[in-house]
Amino acid sequence: MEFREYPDREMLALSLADQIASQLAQQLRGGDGASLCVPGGTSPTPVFEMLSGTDLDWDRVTVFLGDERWVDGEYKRSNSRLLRRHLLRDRAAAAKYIDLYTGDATPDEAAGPLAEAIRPHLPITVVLLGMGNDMHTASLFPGADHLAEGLANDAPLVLPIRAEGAEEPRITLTRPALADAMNVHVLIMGPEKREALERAQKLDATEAPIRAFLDNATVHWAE
Ligand SMILES: O=C1O[C@H](COP(=O)(O)O)[C@@H](O)[C@H](O)[C@H]1O
Repeated sequence: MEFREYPDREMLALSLADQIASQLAQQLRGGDGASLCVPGGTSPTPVFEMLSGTDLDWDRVTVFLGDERWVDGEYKRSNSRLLRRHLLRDRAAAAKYIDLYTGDATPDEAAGPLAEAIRPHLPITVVLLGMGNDMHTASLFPGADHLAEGLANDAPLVLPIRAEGAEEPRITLTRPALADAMNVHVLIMGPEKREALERAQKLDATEAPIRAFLDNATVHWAE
């Protein structure tokens, strides 16, 4: 794991957006398309806003979330709503977007078709992960019903998942697809999350799911 500390949140957002854009551009120079997998929640908004204005062949980039809450795309807790408002606009409006919320009654019905939609975009060029204070990442929560399956080497690409701390049913990409990305970044801010990350490093992934992603990751932190 590489840990990068920034003087403030704005510097973090500027620098991380620049690193992500460079990694996508490098992949695009190779001739193929690129894929970008991002978190929801509250932390990534400034990075999304910086990225959305970046000069990139966005029409050759496929964007999808690492996880989604099973709620309508207009609902305030929808991760997709956050993405449409802060990332998929300006220049990045040209990106192809795979929406994890299909409108099916439950995420269970959607997991198979979503896996088929995402599979052609593996390995993911850039994965950006967030982390909750409870050390969950994507929707891999401690104590979640399908956590062991989601962390396994032979995990299905996409899993429906439910957990006490999650409020609503979720859908999530699983460890192999996320951790085996070409570039893995973890974005955390504030002292509580830094402490949670330090705690996670001493635990195993069933107690601290973020642990499963750290070996290959660059962690970006600002107060
Ligand atoms: O529920 C979620 O939480 C995590 C962390 O969110 P934050 O608000 O603490 O930044 C997020 O990474 C994940 O995508 C989201 O669904």
